[in-house]
Amino acid sequence: MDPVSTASASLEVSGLAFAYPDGHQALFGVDFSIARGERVALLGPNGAGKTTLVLHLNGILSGGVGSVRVAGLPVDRKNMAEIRRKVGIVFQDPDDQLFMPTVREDVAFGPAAAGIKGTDLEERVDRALGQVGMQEFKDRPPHHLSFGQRRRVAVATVLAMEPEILVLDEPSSNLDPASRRELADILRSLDVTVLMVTHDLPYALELCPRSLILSEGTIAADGPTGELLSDDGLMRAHRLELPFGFDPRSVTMGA
Ligand SMILES: Nc1ncnc2c1ncn2[C@@H]1O[C@H](COP(=O)(O)OP(=O)(O)OP(=O)(O)O)[C@@H](O)[C@H]1O
Repeated sequence: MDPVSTASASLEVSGLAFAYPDGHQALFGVDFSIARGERVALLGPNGAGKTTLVLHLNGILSGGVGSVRVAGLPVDRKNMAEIRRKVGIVFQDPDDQLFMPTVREDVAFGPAAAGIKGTDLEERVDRALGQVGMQEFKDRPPHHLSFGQRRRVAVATVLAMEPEILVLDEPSSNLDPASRRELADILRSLDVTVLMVTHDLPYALELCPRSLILSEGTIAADGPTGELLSDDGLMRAHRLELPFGFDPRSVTMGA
């Protein structure tokens, strides 16, 4: 795929290589760009380096070789506050993200810490909860909500920061079919760049026109999701398996 020009790129990763302190090399020169507004799936077998890559996007991990830029801004120590606002990561377990007595306070926490106050803050909270269809739960304690509702609130906590890019780690995990579909509808409706890490290949196909396959710390493929998932040799080579009987050619992707 053609590199995306800096002006329109939400994310540019170039030559990113990283070894953990114990010497284990997890990334070997990763290169890709994501244009503003794209939805991209990051696929790959266990241990491929997906989490290691994601933790570089907002500087939780650093110290390797190469560079990461978010909306043109280098991810480095001096830009860290701005980068943390621009890169919204939704972790797999919503309970890692929800810790306040009410939904409202959880969603307000990030923007309030960034200095937003009063009616501006209330508007942010209402907008973010509206985006995930959770406004009516504003005064509820998050721990009384269903898992699917907690995941939607976790997405709202990140949307309230108005991020440049929304990064989701296994967004469909532990969701029943109705919650899974509702979350897909929500993610499709957002006007934000999305990078979704997932082992759920049908979900990637449903939501992301483009996928990256990360395997053994390198980008093994980058292209239209349907084409990658239909390439049996590629799938086998990188230990990716579709559910039994699932035909990627039969899915019409939502734009
Ligand atoms: N703190 C660490 N120290 C040393 N090696 C690590 C550390 N964390 C991860 N690794 C190793 O780095 C490699 C990449 O791991 P990573 O968690 O990024 O893979 P992943 O693609 O996210 O896997 P999964 O799909 O299982 O979540 C693996 O070999 C893993 O064992």
